[in-house]
Amino acid sequence: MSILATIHRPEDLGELDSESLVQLAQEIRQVLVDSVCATGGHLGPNLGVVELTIALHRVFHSPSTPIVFDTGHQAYVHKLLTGRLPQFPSLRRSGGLSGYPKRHESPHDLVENSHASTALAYADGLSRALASRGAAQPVVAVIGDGAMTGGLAWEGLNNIGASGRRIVVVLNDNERSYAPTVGALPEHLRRLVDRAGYPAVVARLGSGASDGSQPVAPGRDATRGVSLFQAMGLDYLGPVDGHDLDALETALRQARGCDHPVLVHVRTEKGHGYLPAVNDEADHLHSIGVVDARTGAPSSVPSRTWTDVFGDALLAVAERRPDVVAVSAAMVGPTGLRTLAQRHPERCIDVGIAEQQALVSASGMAMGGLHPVVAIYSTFMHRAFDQTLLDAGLHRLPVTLVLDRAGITGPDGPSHHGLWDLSLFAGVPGMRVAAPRDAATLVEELDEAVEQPGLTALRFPKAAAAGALPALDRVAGMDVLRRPPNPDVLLVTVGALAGAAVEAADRLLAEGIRCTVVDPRWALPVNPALPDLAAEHDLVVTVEDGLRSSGVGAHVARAVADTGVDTPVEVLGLPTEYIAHGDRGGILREHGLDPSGIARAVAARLSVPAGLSGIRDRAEPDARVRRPA
Ligand SMILES: Cc1ncc(C[n+]2csc(CCOP(=O)(O)OP(=O)(O)O)c2C)c(N)n1
Ligand SMILES: CC(=O)[C@@H](O)[C@H](O)COP(=O)(O)O
Ligand SMILES: [Mg+2]
Repeated sequence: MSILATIHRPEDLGELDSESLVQLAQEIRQVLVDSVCATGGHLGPNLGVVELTIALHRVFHSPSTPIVFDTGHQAYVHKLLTGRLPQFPSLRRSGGLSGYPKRHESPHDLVENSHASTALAYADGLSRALASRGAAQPVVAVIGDGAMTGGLAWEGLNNIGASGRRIVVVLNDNERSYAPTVGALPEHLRRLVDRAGYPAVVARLGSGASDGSQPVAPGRDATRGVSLFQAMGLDYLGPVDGHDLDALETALRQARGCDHPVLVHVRTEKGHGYLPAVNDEADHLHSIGVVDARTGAPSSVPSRTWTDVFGDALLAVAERRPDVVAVSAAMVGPTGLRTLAQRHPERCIDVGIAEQQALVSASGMAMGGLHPVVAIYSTFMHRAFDQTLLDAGLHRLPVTLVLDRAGITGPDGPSHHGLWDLSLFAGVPGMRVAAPRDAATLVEELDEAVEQPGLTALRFPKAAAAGALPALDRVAGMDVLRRPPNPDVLLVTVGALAGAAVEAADRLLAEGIRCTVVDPRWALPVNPALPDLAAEHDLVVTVEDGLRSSGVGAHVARAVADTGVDTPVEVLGLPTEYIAHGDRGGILREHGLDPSGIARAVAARLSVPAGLSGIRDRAEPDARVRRPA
């Protein structure tokens, strides 16, 4: 009989004996492997926190005691223990369970944002709110060693250490982000482990606590010296074996009894209990697609992605440009830098999950004569907007940002879609943003970027790289992809949606609507020749995998209007909304950014009655559509 099937809420854990708990952990691991291998997701991180999450929910009483998961990618076990086993097969699927905590799914879920290093600040805030109501319960924050390398985590720790409030920081130390965690912190954690004669719970009895449970150690561990955390005002408990349920519960109960901030240092293994993950040198199956559960190997041969194209293109640039270096924020592999790191380790700098550090250190590198290429997912680059604007940008430094996962990403949901980069970077004086439409233009635009004296960026999505889309001509730096005689419409396509735009134009041509299609290549700032091109058409339609309200299209409309050209501009893009997780293609289709949607939008704007394949024959040339003389 499955024990997991009897767990509908954390309280159900309380009745289980040690033997049942061990069986429960085994059942959870089996569910994780069977289900996540079928849906994709964060298998490695969740396999590593099975015992920890069981212990957390046995010792602390969520939701009255808030438990915050940093980044949230390791909250699957939490979901299984809070009544969501039946829905688990829908993980990350459109309409199904989110791959991160989701407030509407459960009162046990608090933080939906998948950006790392926020949990301690949340805990500080939550504990202030609880204290303001005279509430006695602690707040628990579970943070990984990788997330602990993010600056925001230290801002949180700085406040927690001085708070005197009951906050339990659980540091899940598996020595990895994707790859082994970098910097001085892992060194310090290793020293704490070595000197404690790990595994051992090194707590000693200390001051009493409000709820009468075991008191805890005063500010020193049982061996010698002071941990970084104690120096910051927290008690330190650990290191604790994160796969030993008894040791975990002992330490967590002691932490619960603490009447001031305490950090429990838990040692876990990412992928624990599943050999394909433990043996995966790259990232212990941190984030997988659909894989064979027996081997952990992808179930289908992955297509060549934009990331692959970028990685190869950067390698070629690095071979000829010794001043070019790559900078990563703990994502060397996922951003395509692995080969460069292998061939030129000294020219691939991993700063940890620290995007602001990445941008400012890159600015320093540029001041020192290097040309850094900073490869950070679009969504994570939000963290470093200020540094892009006022460090790299203000000093007009030769820094190139490469924004992978730009546009709709899909299964990782609203805090992973890269919708804001075009809007954000449009406002950086002197910054130029390219959006390649295929592999050839990515290579070309990267080459151009590293030749430019100032701040540049390239952006591309999480997808298979688009097939070749050769240009018919290049006009003022813009690539002409379709140019029928006497065109009615100018279709301005940004980046990877070019294929959809060209297909839409071909469908429209078959219905008698003639569209010029241009790819501006360097989408921002708007090409000054674009308004003149607009003037030769009766309608401009822009298409982008970015925000309608403030992306490239909005700036094209502004530029056209500012030059006195009266051609109307229709902007196609994404709404200014938090778009739920799902499949990238399905989300784009839902928002009319597939060929049919684009064609329908053009026809509608020309007031062509809807009909065949979404577009009907144009009964009458629309009076509004002024044909050039
Ligand atoms: C600001 C930010 N940058 C990058 C990421 C991508 N990311 C997701 S999980 C992860 C590694 C997290 O490592 P750790 O906190 O140690 O958790 P573990 O997976 O080891 O449990 C990274 C870099 C992110 N979520 N947020
Ligand atoms: C949790 C997190 O932020 C990343 O691991 C994220 O899942 C990246 O996803 P992909 O690399 O699969 O796009
Ligand atoms: Mg880790």
